[in-house]
Amino acid sequence: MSAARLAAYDVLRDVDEREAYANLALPARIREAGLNPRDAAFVTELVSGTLRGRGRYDRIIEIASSREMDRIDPRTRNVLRLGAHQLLAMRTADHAALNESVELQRLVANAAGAGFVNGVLRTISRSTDAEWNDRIAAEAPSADAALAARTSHPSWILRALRDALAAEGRVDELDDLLAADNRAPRVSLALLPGSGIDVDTAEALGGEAGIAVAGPSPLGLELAGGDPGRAIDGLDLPEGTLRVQDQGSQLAALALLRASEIRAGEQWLDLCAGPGGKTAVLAAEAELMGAELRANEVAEHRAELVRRAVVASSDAVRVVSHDGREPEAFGDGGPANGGTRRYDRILVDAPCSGLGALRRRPEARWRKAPSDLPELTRLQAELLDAAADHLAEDGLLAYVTCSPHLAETRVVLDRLLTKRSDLEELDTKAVLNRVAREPLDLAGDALSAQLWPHRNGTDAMFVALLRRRA
Ligand SMILES: C[S@@+](CC[C@H](N)C(=O)[O-])C[C@H]1O[C@@H](n2cnc3c(N)ncnc32)[C@H](O)[C@@H]1O
Repeated sequence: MSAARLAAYDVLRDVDEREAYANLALPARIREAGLNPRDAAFVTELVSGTLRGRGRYDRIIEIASSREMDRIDPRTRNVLRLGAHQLLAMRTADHAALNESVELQRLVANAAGAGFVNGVLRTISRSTDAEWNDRIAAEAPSADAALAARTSHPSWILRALRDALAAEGRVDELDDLLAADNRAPRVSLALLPGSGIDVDTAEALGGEAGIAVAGPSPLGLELAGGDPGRAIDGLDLPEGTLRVQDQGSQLAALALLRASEIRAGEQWLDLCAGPGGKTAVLAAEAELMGAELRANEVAEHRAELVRRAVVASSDAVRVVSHDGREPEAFGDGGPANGGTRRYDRILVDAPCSGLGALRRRPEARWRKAPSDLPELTRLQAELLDAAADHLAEDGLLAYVTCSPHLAETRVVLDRLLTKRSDLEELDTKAVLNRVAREPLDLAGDALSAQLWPHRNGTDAMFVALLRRRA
């Protein structure tokens, strides 16, 4: 029984039973098991691929075993999912995948189920990956159910993604998007102004570690593989100035900064800052331009992450922890102490369903539910309203979500604009095209911009810029 497969099983169990995040649980378990880099890479692919493909593998296991998934012991389910991923998507030899899965079943579940595991995986191994797609389609009650199972997306997420693409007149891109959600993205890095070097120099210095200039953000680099922490440390730059960050996030923060010329002394606010990725971009620019940044995050432990994220420019930033709908988040003194404080730029990177980052968080799609949305959209609207109340005349507000779900993007925004005549929407697409290295493929008639993994190589980040009328 290989230590690598046991480690993979342990992570899947923790994701199921302890609500663990695979991205955090994986490195910890790899360290604990003392795996060498080759085995670590194997476990990472095994866990991430199995989690992303879970919906599809479950359907295949049901067909192969003629048993509903919820009638299979939860431990055996994960043994079978790992086995199916090895047989259908990895280069593991069939006999190794079968033998190891049977051993795993004996070790983590029970010997009585070993024959069942062997039989189901043997049946799976007799058809190719493409043949399983045909069988899924043949047995699905509808075309949508077939697509959802084949691409391993919950049906409600599939519909939400289709609606968002349709709103841009790009529904024909759905297959590409679903495929992009199932591919592990390259690691993206942001090089902040305080680093003292430019991206080309970073590439020259970090080329051997796999660092290269790539992607749409002018701060952006990509890492070919390996341990990002080691690659970053290898450049020996001021702490926190070279950071792992999706380039959609970089572009969103830069959009707020580049939508108008920055004047020294401007007051900025990041209302939902944790864990501080965009705050770090804003803080670096604040330091450079003589602006002051207040970063607010409701969860104290996440506010601590923000403090760590801005070490390189901590003089320009004050980190606080309040509910972003309360006056304290804005530093209001109340009527007796100066009244409402106004900001020249406010970022509302709102809590959201995260449907735009499915490729990065392998288990996320199985944790979300449509019932999460009403509470989230209410919170998004309330945060936006509070932020708009604190915007200076001519001040700019960026509304950002890491979700393309229309209920969280255009619907929230349109309601705000209907309610508040003091706000006007700016042409975010034009701003982003000025910011990006090359003009971006941004579709649809809306002034807001929706980025996509399959099209722009970023998370599916939504960005809208608003200005408070003078
Ligand atoms: C999408 S994340 C922000 C990501 C961050 N801007 C970055 O780039 O790293 C949203 C954050 O909002 C925080 N949040 C949730 N409810 C909040 C509230 N009522 N007020 C302020 N922050 C809140 C969450 O804890 C979470 O850290």
